[in-house]
Parts: sequence; C-alpha cells; structure tokens
Amino acid sequence: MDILQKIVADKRREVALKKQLIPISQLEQSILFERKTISLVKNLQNSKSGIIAEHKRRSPSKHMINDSLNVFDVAQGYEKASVCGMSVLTDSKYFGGSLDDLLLARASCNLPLLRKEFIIDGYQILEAKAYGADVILLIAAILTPAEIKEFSELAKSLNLEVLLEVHNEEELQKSIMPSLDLLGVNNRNLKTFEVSLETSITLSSLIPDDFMKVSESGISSTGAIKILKPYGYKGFLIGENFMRTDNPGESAKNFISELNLTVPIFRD
Ligand SMILES: O=C(O)c1ccccc1NCC(=O)[C@H](O)[C@H](O)COP(=O)(O)O
Repeated sequence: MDILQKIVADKRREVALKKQLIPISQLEQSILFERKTISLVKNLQNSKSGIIAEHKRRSPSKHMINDSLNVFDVAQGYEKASVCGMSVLTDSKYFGGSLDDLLLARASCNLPLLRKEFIIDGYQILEAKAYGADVILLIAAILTPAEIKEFSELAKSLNLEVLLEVHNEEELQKSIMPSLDLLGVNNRNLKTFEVSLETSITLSSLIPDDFMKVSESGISSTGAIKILKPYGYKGFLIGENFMRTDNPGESAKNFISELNLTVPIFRD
C-alpha cells in the first residue's frame, strides 16, 4: 500500500465518524457559510510572485517540520509578505493539521485560503466552506472522473474555487473538465518522495490555457521559479521552505523580494 492509499483508508474512517457526529445541517449553520469568498485565481493573475504559502507542521516525507508556531501568526506573516494565497493542511494524522487551523487562519488574514486535504467525500467540501476556505484541493490520483466532476461542481455551487492536483499525464487526461479553476502539478513522487521540477516541465504543455497552472512541492529557491515561469506556471505552492524557519512570514517576504529582483515579468 502506498502513502496515498494509507491516507485515504484512514480518511474514509475519519469522515464516516465525523458525519455521524456533526450533521451537514450543522455545518451549514456556520456564519462562514454566507461569507463572500476571495478568488485565488484573480490574485495569481494580478501577481508577479505567484506564491501560495503553506502551513505545514509535519509530513510523511519529512516527518517533523515545525510545530512550535501559531497558525494565527503564520497567516498574518504570510499576509504581510503579500503572498497570493495560503494553503492550510487540515489532515491531523499525517500532517499535524486540523480544521481549527483553517478557522484560525481565516480569523487572522484576508488571503484566499486553500483547504489542503485528501477529499474523498462531498461532506469535506461543506466543512471547507464552514471553516472559511476559498479553494479546495482535489487529488486526481485518489478520485474517479465522476467524483472529480461531482465534487468540483459541488464546490462551484458554494463559490469555492477548485485546484486539481496531478502527478502524471494519465491523471491529467482523465481529469480535465470545465468545473476546475486551477491545475496543480505535484513535483513530489509519492512512491519515492523524490521531488523533481521535471514533472511540472513535462506536463506543462498538456495543460490547456483555460486553467491557472500551479507547480507544487519541492520549490526551495527563487531559481526554481525562474525555471518554471517560462512554462506558463503562475502559481507556486511552497510549504517546507518557509515552515522550516522560525518566521515563515519573514522567509516568504525575503523570498518574494529576491524573486522581484531576479525574475523578469511573465511571458504570456
Ligand atoms: O509532503 C509530503 O510528504 C506529502 C506526502 C504525501 C502526500 C502529500 C504530501 N504533501 C502535500 C503537498 O502537496 C505539499 O505539502 C505542498 O505541495 C508543499 O510542498 P513542499 O513545499 O515540498 O513542502
């Protein structure tokens, strides 16, 4: 069993239990359900840096990254750094995150928030909305095309944007549909945990221009962004590189300053 299969098996049990404890009607009563969402796509279109900064305490590949920070401070730091959006890992068992992290991030900043989760049930999309997300992640490797359609359409009906994540051409070809907003290529091979920007480079020409292209994982220098931009990537999801430091917001700010100095404006 690979790591995604393990995570999904646990997630199915977790979601089944939660559905018994907290009914959908209760999620729908959240005041955040009525909130006007903020567009990550628009922020990326208007940005030079394209940085989506992640809150990530630990991970299956790197184990402990940083659990001494307060998500409230991290979100404020990212906002001050003028990132385009923030990704909040809400899985607890493998990443040490929670829905409370999402809620705290929502309370402390006005950035578009991505709920970074292993979504296998529409219930989790209603949770995302109830806890203040603007964007959800769908992972092609763990979903059928019918599920991607059902979940992305549910998200759109709640005014949430949808980031679809792929690792290879097969996942990309089976998943492309109009109800998606952003297409993320994950550079991390989930069998070996190796990261390679080649994955983003290889898949770039197969992604139709209608989607905002995002490169995810293993981005540890402004040089990587310089390499990826000419392939049409406008979003760059960065977790460990910022979270490994004592002050992720300051690290993001320095990263963006360096980027502005070294990277030419996008080629459209
Ligand atoms: O990060 C992992 O080890 C991991 C393992 C299994 C499934 C997903 C995983 N990561 C989720 C992510 O997509 C990353 O947190 C995100 O792209 C940021 O990556 P990085 O900048 O390399 O921390």
